[in-house]
Amino acid sequence: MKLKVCGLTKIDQIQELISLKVDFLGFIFYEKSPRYVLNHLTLKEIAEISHTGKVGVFVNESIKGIVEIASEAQLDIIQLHGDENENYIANLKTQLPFNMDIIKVIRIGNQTAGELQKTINHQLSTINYLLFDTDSKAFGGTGETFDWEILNELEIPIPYFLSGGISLENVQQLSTLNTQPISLDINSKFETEPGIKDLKKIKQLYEKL
Ligand SMILES: O=C(O)c1ccccc1NCC(=O)[C@H](O)[C@H](O)COP(=O)(O)O
Repeated sequence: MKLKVCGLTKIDQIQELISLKVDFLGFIFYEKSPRYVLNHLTLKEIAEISHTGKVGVFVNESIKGIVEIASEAQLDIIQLHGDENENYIANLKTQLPFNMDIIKVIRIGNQTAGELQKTINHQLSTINYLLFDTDSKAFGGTGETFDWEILNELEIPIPYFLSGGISLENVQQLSTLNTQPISLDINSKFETEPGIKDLKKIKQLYEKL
């Protein structure tokens, strides 16, 4: 199982996570987030991080904005965490380097399994990965989980990230999922404060995976 650590803001922590062989490093480019990376690091500093899994997280951002940031920060993957539809994503892809992967987030609230399946099916042709997170007004990073059982009612034909309040306590319940995620996406349950990761806890998670 791979691991994505999201909401990074500190270079020394990023370097330590790289030595732990974390697969994906998540940087939040959403100004309203308490983990907004550009309050802490410059695009150049992000570009200089040597890792092949640098993920930029965007929420309803303009295509021009994403393309500029992706290029200047030398991102590898774009995570769309807002309400971006398939037309938007198709258009975005025409303006990104061909090898740049896209993660589309499905925020799970009170939709039925049928509604979620429809949303997934519409997105499939334009994306590389799905990420399931808990819906909220803040879009993400709340530490709230959704009921994972709904994933067992879905057909998930591409690799997916599991997100939303993942912690040392609930990670055991992964075994209840019929289709296993390609990666976990962890964030606020592994922090001492927003943007500051608790590396001791992340090491403990590695021992459990
Ligand atoms: O983390 C944020 O502040 C955030 C804000 C707005 C959109 C996305 C955000 N985070 C993106 C992620 O991929 C998080 O890891 C995901 O939402 C899960 O966070 P958590 O529930 O705290 O584990």
